[in-house]
Amino acid sequence: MSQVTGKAIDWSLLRRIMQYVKPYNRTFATAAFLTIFVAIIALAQPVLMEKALDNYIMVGNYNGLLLMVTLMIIQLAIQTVAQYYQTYLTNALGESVIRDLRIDVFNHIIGLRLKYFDRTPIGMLITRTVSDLETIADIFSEGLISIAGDFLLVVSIIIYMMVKDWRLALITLVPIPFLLWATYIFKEAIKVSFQEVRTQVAQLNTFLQEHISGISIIQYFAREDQEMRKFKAVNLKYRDANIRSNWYYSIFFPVVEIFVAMSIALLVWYGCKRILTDQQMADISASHHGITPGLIVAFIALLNLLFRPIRQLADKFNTLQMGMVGADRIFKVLDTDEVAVNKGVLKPGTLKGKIEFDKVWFAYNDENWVLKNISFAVKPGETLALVGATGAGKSSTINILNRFYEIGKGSVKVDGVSIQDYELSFLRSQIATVIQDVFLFSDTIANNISLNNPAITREQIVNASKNVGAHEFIERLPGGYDYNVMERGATLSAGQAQLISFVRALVYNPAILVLDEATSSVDTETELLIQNAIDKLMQDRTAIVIAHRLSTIQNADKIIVLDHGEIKEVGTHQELLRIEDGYYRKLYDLQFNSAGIER
Ligand SMILES: Nc1ncnc2c1ncn2[C@@H]1O[C@H](COP(=O)(O)OP(=O)(O)OP(=O)(O)O)[C@@H](O)[C@H]1O
Repeated sequence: MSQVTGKAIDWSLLRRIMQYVKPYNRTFATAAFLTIFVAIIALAQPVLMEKALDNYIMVGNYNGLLLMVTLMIIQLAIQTVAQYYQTYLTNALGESVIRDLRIDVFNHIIGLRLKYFDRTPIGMLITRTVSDLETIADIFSEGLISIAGDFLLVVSIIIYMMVKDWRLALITLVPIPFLLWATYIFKEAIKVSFQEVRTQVAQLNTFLQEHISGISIIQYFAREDQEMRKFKAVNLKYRDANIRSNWYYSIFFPVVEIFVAMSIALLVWYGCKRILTDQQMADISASHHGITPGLIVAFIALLNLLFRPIRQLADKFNTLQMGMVGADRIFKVLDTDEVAVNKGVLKPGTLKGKIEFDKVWFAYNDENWVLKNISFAVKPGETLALVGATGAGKSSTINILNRFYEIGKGSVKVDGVSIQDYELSFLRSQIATVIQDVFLFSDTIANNISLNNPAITREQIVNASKNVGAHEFIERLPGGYDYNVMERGATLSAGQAQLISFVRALVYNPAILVLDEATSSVDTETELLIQNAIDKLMQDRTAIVIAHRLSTIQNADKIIVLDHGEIKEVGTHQELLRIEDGYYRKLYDLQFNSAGIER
């Protein structure tokens, strides 16, 4: 839980949030002014009531009464308009602040290193950028300004009452400390129950997200009933948490009503008693001014004005506190400094594609070396195939070339220059990476290929597709290149999605191609298409391929056999096959010979 728990206002956090208010300083100032204005103008109503009763009704002055009623209507109209603008502006302010913050958060997240995402659940980041941010908007719409306005109103009412008649005011306000105490207890109780509700919402969200994403597993294994039972349990907990929190409300509001009634009872009792005694005194001294019926009516109206904000105080403090917790969480994401270091400045026009790994050591965590002392060189235009058992370090090798992860020791050079000396986006623009798990955005085929790069024309897209052999099937889709693929390419076959990812790589015309060949089997026709596409992709450029296809391996200029992060063998297909008892030979026999393929 956050450090701000227990404190409604964390000033350093608030200062940071206020930085985001700066562009909207005028809106903030206007909203603050209107809040003060509304608090003060609200007081006019009881004052006018008192005057109407004492000065006009009691003496039967109809015209005077009419004037008072007119004034009350004008006051109400002004108050309504001011209140409208105040609510509108505070909401607009909150929404503008969170829009800017959300941009900052997203901008920060997309720049973070992959390492951060390895241990941060996606759901958590979505919660941060959506619901946690909403709580910050509430700081403005329901929290800060509104609490300040309420506070001002309460203080003004109390001062006004004291000035009018301090003894009557004191007696009437006797229940207030008790009410504040009850409010405090309520606030604490509701805080705990709110947190419980939020925990349960998160559980419900996670459950739904996971089960809808993994629906095929549930249906393949016919687990619907069991999962339904689990869902019912999660759903029940959520309901119970909500009921508990509502229960506190159903207790608190009647309690407030009792205090209001007590205040009014005290007011009427003491006020009327005073009116009676004052009348006797007035008989003695004609100049005596005491309590009037108008004052009692005004006090009743004032009490109503006074209790309304106190009744909402607990809620507002909680909103404020939730906002602070949300802000704290969001700033933690913003403070994550796991961004790729981009100190390189070199941006030569294009690269030739010479790759050198020199005594490279790499670990994802601490010194758990995943790659150990790896050295190899690939000449421009050559193809290097990486083979090895699962977990041998093949993906890790390609992930350090485009600096998704940083190496621990040694050096990686492209065209004789350390990859750290290149400007990062330039380096990545020169290396096209095609991974097995093809991701397609829910956008058109064309945009999925160009990735919305305006420099890539439709003609280039079509040419690349023709080159790769994807054009025919794209043309057959409804709308062709403007066909909108569903999230994760659910409406395209695995082979088709692969082909799209090849077109994507080709259209960027990289100097180096990094390819993780898909292991999933496709039909013979698609297999042929893919094979052709890979040949096209590798033409005239350096390629590092995590190879699963026999043809890729056979045609590679060099094959590196990795085992537990170490290079075991290097050579061409034929050279490696000649090593009796060699790793490659064994791997080859296991993978290909069992399928009856000739050497
Ligand atoms: N993001 C990560 N964080 C921590 N460890 C990782 C990460 N990715 C891989 N590893 C570990 O690094 C080692 C090498 O993994 P790598 O993915 O490079 O192997 P691979 O040869 O590509 O395997 P496969 O053929 O199964 O894809 C494995 O032990 C793996 O558990």
